Amino acid sequence: MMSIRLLRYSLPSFNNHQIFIGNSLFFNSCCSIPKASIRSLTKMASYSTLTSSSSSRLLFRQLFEKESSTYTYLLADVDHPQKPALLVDPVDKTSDRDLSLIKELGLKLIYAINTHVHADHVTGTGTIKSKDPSVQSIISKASCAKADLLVEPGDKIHFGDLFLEVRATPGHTAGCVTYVTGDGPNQPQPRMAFTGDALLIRGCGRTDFQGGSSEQLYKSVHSQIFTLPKDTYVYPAHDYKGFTVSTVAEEMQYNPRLTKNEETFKGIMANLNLAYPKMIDVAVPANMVCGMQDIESKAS
Ligand SMILES: N[C@@H](CCC(=O)N[C@@H](CSS)C(=O)NCC(=O)O)C(=O)O
Repeated sequence: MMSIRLLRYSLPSFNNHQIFIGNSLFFNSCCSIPKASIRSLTKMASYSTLTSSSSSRLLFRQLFEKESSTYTYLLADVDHPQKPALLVDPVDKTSDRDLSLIKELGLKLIYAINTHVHADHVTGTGTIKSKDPSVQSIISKASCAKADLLVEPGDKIHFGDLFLEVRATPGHTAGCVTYVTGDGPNQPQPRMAFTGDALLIRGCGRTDFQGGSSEQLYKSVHSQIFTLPKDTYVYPAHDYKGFTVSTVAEEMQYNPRLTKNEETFKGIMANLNLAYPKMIDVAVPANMVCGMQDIESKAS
């Protein structure tokens, strides 16, 4: 049986594999926002969206970086006294915005998580860590990148009493993972899958560089994402058409690439003819060290 490592968090001391904080009840986001923050939150609303889950203690925000059309996701356990939070796929250019929002909401950021080594923008994990060194960066071990914590399939990333499960979804890059909210009595329902570039809304990540493979991507999506409950929300790392969220059922029915058989899918992917991302030569080396390129170069 696969062993499951637990990444838990506790204050004040960190221990990567021994971390835990308390119990909790259900979440009412409005009650947790200090009055002084209401005006700033109204301003934030112009570039973030909120999806509330009625049966959840989860605070959730979807944030957008418009130059690379990247979504960053903020999740926090607001029923926990310390309100531990994590960011999925932060971008360097918007890390100040994300940190301000986290401060205004009274959250304690503990993890900055990457779904993969992005080729089109620099991750915000480095800039975030330079401002708050207690935040730990996370990426998959399979990505061969450097981070504070390297996760593997089956790992659980805990923040308070909530957790994300790690699923391997290679194909866009060799090290891509999807983070899925936990399956359990106190976890958000429906579940939420942060698919990175493996599965986009009515699309999917390209497979023509960074160890990409259309064959692998097809298998990853069908075995690791389409097997989730049909009502699972799909939250991708990018959208180029104005979509914000989908579901597993919707993508299984309407995704124009992944509803096809494997051979047709491979043909589609081989003929996308997309230009290389403009920032690829800067972004990939920076993201291989989770945005810590300045520190790394000073050390060597
Ligand atoms: N024009 C953008 C890059 C657009 C692009 O290639 N997006 C990637 C994800 S980021 S590597 C992708 O997989 N797209 C799939 C698709 O079907 O569009 C830039 O120059 O940054």
